[in-house]
Amino acid sequence: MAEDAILGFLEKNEKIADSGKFASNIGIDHNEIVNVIKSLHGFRLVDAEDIKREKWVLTDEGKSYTVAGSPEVQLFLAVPPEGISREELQKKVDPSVYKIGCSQAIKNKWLEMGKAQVSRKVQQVEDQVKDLLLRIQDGEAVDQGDIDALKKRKLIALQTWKSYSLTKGPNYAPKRKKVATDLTREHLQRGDWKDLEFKEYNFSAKGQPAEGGHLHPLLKVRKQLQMIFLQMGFEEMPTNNFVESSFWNFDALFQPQQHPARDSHDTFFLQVPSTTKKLPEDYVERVKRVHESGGYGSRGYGYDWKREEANKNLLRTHTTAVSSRMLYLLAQKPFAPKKYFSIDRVFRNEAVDRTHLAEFHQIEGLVCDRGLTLGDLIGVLHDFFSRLGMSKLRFKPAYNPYTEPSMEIFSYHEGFKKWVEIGNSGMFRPEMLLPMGLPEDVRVIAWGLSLERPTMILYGIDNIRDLFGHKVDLSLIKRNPICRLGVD
Ligand SMILES: N[C@@H](Cc1ccccc1)C(=O)O
Repeated sequence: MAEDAILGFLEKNEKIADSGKFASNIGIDHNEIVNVIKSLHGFRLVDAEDIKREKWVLTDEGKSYTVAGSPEVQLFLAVPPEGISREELQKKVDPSVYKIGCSQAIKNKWLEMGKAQVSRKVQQVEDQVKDLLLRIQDGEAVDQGDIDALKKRKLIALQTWKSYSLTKGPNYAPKRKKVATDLTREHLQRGDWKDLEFKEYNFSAKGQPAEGGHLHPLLKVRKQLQMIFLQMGFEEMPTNNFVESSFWNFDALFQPQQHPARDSHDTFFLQVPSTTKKLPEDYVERVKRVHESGGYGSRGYGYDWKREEANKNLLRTHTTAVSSRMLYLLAQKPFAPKKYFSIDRVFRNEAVDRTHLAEFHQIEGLVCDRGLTLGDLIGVLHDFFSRLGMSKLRFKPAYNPYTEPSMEIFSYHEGFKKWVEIGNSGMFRPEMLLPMGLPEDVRVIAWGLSLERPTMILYGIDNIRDLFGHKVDLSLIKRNPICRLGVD
């Protein structure tokens, strides 16, 4: 529409002198005309020259005086011929009219402002300011002196904008030929490709910026935790098997076979392959014994331990399964103290809600040395969590089949103004460590927490499904381009 108007006008006329005037003549917004001009100019259908235009326009204050009159005239008219007290006058007009009106009316010698009384010095006045403003509004020329005075009173302001003068360009045509950008199957089928004009390639156009990789918040926090563990002298345990036997996940941890966590409602068992092929037989025998009748100072659970139950494959329910394997391996060599950690995925057959998923990540740390105490555990936890920015900790006695004593870990959340549970911890039981073959005075302190919990706190996310799974908004991830790893 705007394009037809411009090309059509140039067909009959040599020139469009000013695109601004042209736009208002044909009733189209000038910005729209400018866009069309840029496109026509790009294809050399028109030649365009910049014109800088300036115009005095009324400020809001100026506009208000075109209706109500200038404050000096308003004030003058509020003074009756017999005069009025200052107090009365002040009541009759707006404070701003009074203030500005007084100073202008005195300057104009219209009013006599006595100590108490205000009186007229002239019979009548003309509202020149209002007349000037109206003339400027209509685009009429006014004296430079008047312009300066109104500008000083901030009643008018200079508006500048760009417009164009247009003439025919080298490729001018009264109508733009539509150029095709792509050769399509339809063009070939219809055969109209023969008459089509194709848009030229623009080899200097910038391409779409390439999307690089991005880090998921969980990966970032995981990296941060890895660094913390490494700085504290911990070694990372290999965690690559999601499938684990019940033996390493439960039995080795002195978790009885009737324990509710071993129910299929809580654990995903594998159908194929449903059982593990190999377990260390001597050790299995010692685990069986400690479950059934105890030993090492324990009475055991006193039930019939079944090998078939231990053989069942499952998706590991906690990374403590990784720890049990590592401690067993450690016990097969002459003893050396160790600090281990792992951060990886675990699975639980749970109803999914805003704080639970069927799969999540666990962070696990353990220290294994002779003569460790609960005090060592509390000390290590303070060190570890303060590096994560959580320095106010509280512990609550808890129960795990594999630790005694056990403690839940709470941290004071400054934002939520309350204590939130952040992890679980304890000292592994002798019933777990001694059948492995670890020396009797070796103690293992350990703790575990989810990776999702601190990540949600750090990123202010309150629904776990916004962090993990198919409903995650990709913009959350695109905030972390991979090249900035280590920077933030
Ligand atoms: N395995 C525990 C965490 C834990 C690890 C180590 C010691 C004590 C507790 C859990 O899944 O919650």
